[in-house]
Amino acid sequence: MANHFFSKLIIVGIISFFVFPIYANTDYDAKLKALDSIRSSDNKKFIEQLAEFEATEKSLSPYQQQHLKYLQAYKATFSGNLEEAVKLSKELTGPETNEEFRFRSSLLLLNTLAVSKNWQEGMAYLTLIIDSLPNLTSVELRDTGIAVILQTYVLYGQYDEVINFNRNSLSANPSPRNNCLVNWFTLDAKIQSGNIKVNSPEFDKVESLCSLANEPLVTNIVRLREAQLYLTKEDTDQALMILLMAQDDVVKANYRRLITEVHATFANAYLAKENLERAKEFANKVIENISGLETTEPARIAYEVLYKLAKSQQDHENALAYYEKYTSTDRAYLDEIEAKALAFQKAKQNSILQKSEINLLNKQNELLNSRNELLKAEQSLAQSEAENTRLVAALLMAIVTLLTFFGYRSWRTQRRLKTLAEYDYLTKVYNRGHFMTIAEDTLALAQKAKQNVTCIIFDLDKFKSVNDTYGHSAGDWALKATVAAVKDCIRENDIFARLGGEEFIILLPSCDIQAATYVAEKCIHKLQKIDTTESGHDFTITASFGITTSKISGYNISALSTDADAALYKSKDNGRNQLTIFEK
Ligand SMILES: Nc1nc2c(ncn2[C@@H]2O[C@H](COP(=O)(O)OP(=O)(O)OP(=O)(O)O)[C@@H](O)[C@H]2O)c(=O)[nH]1
Repeated sequence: MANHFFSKLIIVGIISFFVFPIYANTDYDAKLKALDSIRSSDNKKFIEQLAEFEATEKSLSPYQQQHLKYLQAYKATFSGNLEEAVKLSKELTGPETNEEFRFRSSLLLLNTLAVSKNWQEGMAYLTLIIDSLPNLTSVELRDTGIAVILQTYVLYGQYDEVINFNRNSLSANPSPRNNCLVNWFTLDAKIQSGNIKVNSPEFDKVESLCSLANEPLVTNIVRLREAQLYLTKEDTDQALMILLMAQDDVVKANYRRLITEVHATFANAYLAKENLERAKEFANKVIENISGLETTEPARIAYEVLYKLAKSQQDHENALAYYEKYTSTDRAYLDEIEAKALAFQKAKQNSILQKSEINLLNKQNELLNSRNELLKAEQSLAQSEAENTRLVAALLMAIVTLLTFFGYRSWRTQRRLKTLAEYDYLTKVYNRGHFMTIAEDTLALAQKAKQNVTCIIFDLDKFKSVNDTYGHSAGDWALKATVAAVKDCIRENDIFARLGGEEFIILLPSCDIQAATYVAEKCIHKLQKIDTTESGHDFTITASFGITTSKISGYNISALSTDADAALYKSKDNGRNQLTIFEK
C-alpha cells in the first residue's frame, strides 16, 4: 500500500505547523520568526535565508540561540541529514531549553527518529510528549502536540487510536493549521483502515481546511490519498485526473518524498491504464530519486511496475532483476510495518508498566503517608495525653493548693474561733468559761486520784488609778506584764486564767497549801519587781492573793473559787499586796 509510505511524508510536513514563539522586538527575533514561518511553505527560500543568517556574525540571546538551533535541526531533517537532525534536536530537549523549543524539538525528534526508522526510540519520545502535554502552558503548542501524536499513531499503523482519540482534549478554537492536521490524520487513519468511501465529503472538507491554513503540502497529500483510493477502486481515470491536477503543486512543495510518492502512484495508474511508456517513465523517476528511500513503498511500487513491464515485454532478465528488487523491498517494507507495530506495542506495554509502577509507587506513598499520618496522630495523641496528664497534674496541684489554702484558712479560722472561745483576747491565758471546763475535768481526775489541788485567786491593787492616771493602754500593758510575771512563777501544768477585769485564777493540781503559798509569795514579789517604765510610765504593780485547797474547799470549782475569793478580799481588807489562806 502506497498509503503507508505516504504517512512518512507527513512527518516532516507537520513540522511546519508548530506555533510561533513570542518574539522580542529585535531584528534577530523578527528574522528568526520570518524564517520559522516559511520553513515548510517555502523550503527553498528558508534554506537560503537560514544560510545567510548563519553566515553573519551576531550575538544572540539564549532564546534566540535555541530558536536558531531548532531551525537548523528542522533544516537537517528536511534535507535528509537525519543524524545531524537527531543530534541538534536532542541538544534542545534538556531542562535549560525554553518550554516551547524543548517541546518542538521533541516533536521534531519523534519525526526524525521515525524517518530514520528508529522506531523504538521514536516511541519513547511519543510517550514523553503525551506525558508532557498537560503541563504545557501554550494551548496552541498543546494542539500541535496532539496533531503530532495522531500523526505518529497513523505512522505506526495504530488507526484505531486515531479514530477513537478524544477530540475534547483539543482547544475550543484550534489554529487553522492544527485544525487542518487533526482532521487530516483522522481522515488518513480512516483511509488506511478502509473506513472511508471514495467519494466521502471528508476529502473536500480536509482539503478546504488545509487550503485555508495555507498548507499546500497537506492539501497535496490529501489529493494524493484520494487518487490512491480511486486506484484501489479501479477508477483509474479519476485517480489520474486528481494526480495531474496536483502535480504542479507537488513539484513546488519541493519535497522529495512526496514527489517520489506521486511518481509511484502515477506509475501504478498508468500501468492500470496499460500506458506502459508513461508507467515506465514514472517508475524510473522514482528509481532515480530512490537514494535513501530504497526500502520504502514508492521503491517497492516502482520495482513492481518495472518488473511487470519487463515481463510483459518478455524481457526476462530485467523482469527477474526487478522482481528480486521488488520482493526484497516488499519484505523490508513488511518488516518495517511489523517493526513499527512491535515498537508501538512495546512502548504501550512499557508505558502501562511504568504507569502501574507509578501507581504502585503512589500506592506505596499513600500507604507511607497514611502510616506517617497514623504516626503523627499517635504522636499527637501521645502529646495530647502527655498534655492532658500535665493538665490533670496541674489541675490536681491547683486543687491541692486550693484545698490546702482553704484548709489552712479554715483551720486558722477554727483555731482563731477556738482561741477566741477559750482564751482571753488580751493576756492570752484561758478565759473564765474555758477555765471552768478544764478545772472541772482536772478536779474530777484529782479527786479520783486523791490528789490535793489548790486554788489561788489574785486581783491587782488600785488598778483603776493606773487606768485613770496613765491611761487605758498602760493598764493593758500592766495586765500583760502581770500574766508574764505570774507565768514565771507557776508550773506548766498549772491552769492559769483571767476571770475578768484585773482578777486572775490559778488552779494547781498536785499542790498542797504550803507550795501554793510559796507560789503566791513568789508572785507578789515578782509583780512588785516589774519595771513599768517600758510602758512609758513609772508605777508599781501589786496584787492581793487568796488561797484555798481541795482539802478545805473540796473538789468543786465554784466552792474553791468562792473560798479563794473570800480569802482575797481579806487580803484587800488587810491593806493589799499580800496573801490570805482561806479558813472556814
Ligand atoms: N486597762 C484596763 N482596765 C481594766 C480592764 N478590765 C477592768 N479594768 C479596770 O480595772 C479597774 C478596777 O477597778 P476597781 O474594781 O475599782 O478596783 P481597784 O481600782 O483595783 O481597787 P481595788 O481592787 O480595791 O484595789 C476599773 O477601772 C476597770 O475599768 C482591762 O482589761 N484593761
